[in-house]
Amino acid sequence: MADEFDVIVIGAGPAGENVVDRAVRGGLTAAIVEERLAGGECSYWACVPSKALLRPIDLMGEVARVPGLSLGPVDVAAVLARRDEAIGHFDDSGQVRWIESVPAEYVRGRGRIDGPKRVRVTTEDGGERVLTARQAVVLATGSTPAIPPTPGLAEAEPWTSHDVTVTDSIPERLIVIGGGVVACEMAQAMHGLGARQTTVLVRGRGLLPRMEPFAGELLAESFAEAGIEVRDQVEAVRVERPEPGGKVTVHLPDGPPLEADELLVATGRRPATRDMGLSTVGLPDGKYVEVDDSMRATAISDGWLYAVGDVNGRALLTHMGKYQARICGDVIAARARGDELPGMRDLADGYGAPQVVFTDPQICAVGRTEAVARADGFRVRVVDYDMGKVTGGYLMGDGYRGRARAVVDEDRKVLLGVTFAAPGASDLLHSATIAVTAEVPLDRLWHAVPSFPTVSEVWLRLLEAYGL
Ligand SMILES: Cc1cc2nc3c(=O)[nH]c(=O)nc-3n(C[C@H](O)[C@H](O)[C@H](O)COP(=O)(O)OP(=O)(O)OC[C@H]3O[C@@H](n4cnc5c(N)ncnc54)[C@H](O)[C@@H]3O)c2cc1C
Ligand SMILES: NC(=O)c1ccc[n+]([C@@H]2O[C@H](COP(=O)([O-])OP(=O)(O)OC[C@H]3O[C@@H](n4cnc5c(N)ncnc54)[C@H](O)[C@@H]3O)[C@@H](O)[C@H]2O)c1
Repeated sequence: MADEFDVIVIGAGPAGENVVDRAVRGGLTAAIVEERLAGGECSYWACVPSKALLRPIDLMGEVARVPGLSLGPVDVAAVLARRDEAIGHFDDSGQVRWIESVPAEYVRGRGRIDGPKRVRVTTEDGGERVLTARQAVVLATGSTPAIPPTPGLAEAEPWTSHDVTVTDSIPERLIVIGGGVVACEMAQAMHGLGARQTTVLVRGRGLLPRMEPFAGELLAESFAEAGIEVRDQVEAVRVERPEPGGKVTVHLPDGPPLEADELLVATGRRPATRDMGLSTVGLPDGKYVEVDDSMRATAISDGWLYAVGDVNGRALLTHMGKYQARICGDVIAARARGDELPGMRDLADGYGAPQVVFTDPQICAVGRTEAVARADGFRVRVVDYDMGKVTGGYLMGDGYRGRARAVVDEDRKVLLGVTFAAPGASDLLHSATIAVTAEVPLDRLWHAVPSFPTVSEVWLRLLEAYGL
């Protein structure tokens, strides 16, 4: 059976769903192909379950800082049950209903590109369906965890983000390989929920290497206080696990091997572009799909292929994938009408995407770090402020500490980047995102008066420290 739609999207994660929404709003017809669950990795194995596991950790930190409050033991079963509820017990019928209400056709099965503007779908029952696009095909297939080629590692069948986020039990002893976002969030979640011994093996120098260095340092202090061990500049050389699911041994370059009940590998992602039929249109397998600022694949000459979300490698974040998707859906609809607007371009990725790492302290950053700004050739001045000295911070509880950094472009007197590393700082981030993205001049920002006594007075302190 052949079916024709204006737009065919492969992958119903947050990015794919938003393309469909915008394209249909723009007057087009659309189909979306999904091999697992509508809602994608984010809803079931990534953002949502991880944040459900981290919320109690966040609260435990808050309560511990306020004299007069105390916490009883955590009811881990209740936390896991709420996590299960948050991921809808792997039932995507609500999301499917939403897609159908757009309205768009939901096609359950594995999609592959089969030449220009054609998608071949292997359906759940083993059947085949060929879909043809009048306007565009959009790849929104996301990414999958990368497993390094360490001898014995793959054979040990370690946990990845896909396992740890939906686990039904907390390992007594956990080793985490990686020092990035998943490693930090999940080490803290598992430890806070009862792992007795948690060891994080970091290949480079410090946690969260893409953030300002003080962010990783503050987080490492918090880990040390909680009893999470971070081992810097060490790489696993060999892994052994004689029994599937049994004890696992990680050999290091020096010293005795480490033993644990579970091993989590959190060493980054690979684009989900393998076995996708990309070679039928001249694109390499297994690589990120390079796109221009309208999300159109640069290597496809007549411009019918787009890629949004993790699969284009621009910013592996749900909110950025959704933003790209809104641009992509609007652009496809506008091009179909012949009235493309210049505003339909991805500017935000160029500024540096906002991101919150939901640890305690929360690490919240937007724009360029000092190092990136300098490497990009800006004339930079950096201003730091101790967030524990802000009255609003002090009132959050004893031992509240954190640090804020503003990276200023000295030629234009605008912010290139801002980082807050402090408990509960996530909701401060959007003010920074607005300041960075709108390139608000500092002497204008001075008139945005933060309320007393909130932590947001850190803005005032940063501007004063700058000299205003
Ligand atoms: C543990 C963890 C926590 C995270 N937490 C956050 C967070 O707090 N905030 C944040 O912004 N980001 C977070 N992220 C990142 C976020 O999950 C991703 O950026 C986001 O899911 C990307 O969305 P997407 O739509 O591009 O891809 P996905 O969400 O990966 O969706 C892609 C979909 O495509 C489907 N698919 C793939 N190939 C095919 C095919 N051939 N045919 C049909 N369907 C196919 C997949 O089944 C999947 O449903 C986290 C990631 C991890 C791993
Ligand atoms: N709160 C959030 O926004 C959030 C949460 C989780 C994940 N994510 C997104 O998901 C993506 C994936 O997260 P991630 O933590 O897997 O990737 P990451 O890129 O953040 O970190 C991977 C880390 O693994 C290290 N590494 C790579 N190869 C290694 C090896 N062979 N041995 C030891 N260490 C190695 C890298 O140096 C890096 O520090 C990120 O891009 C992130 O933006 C976002």
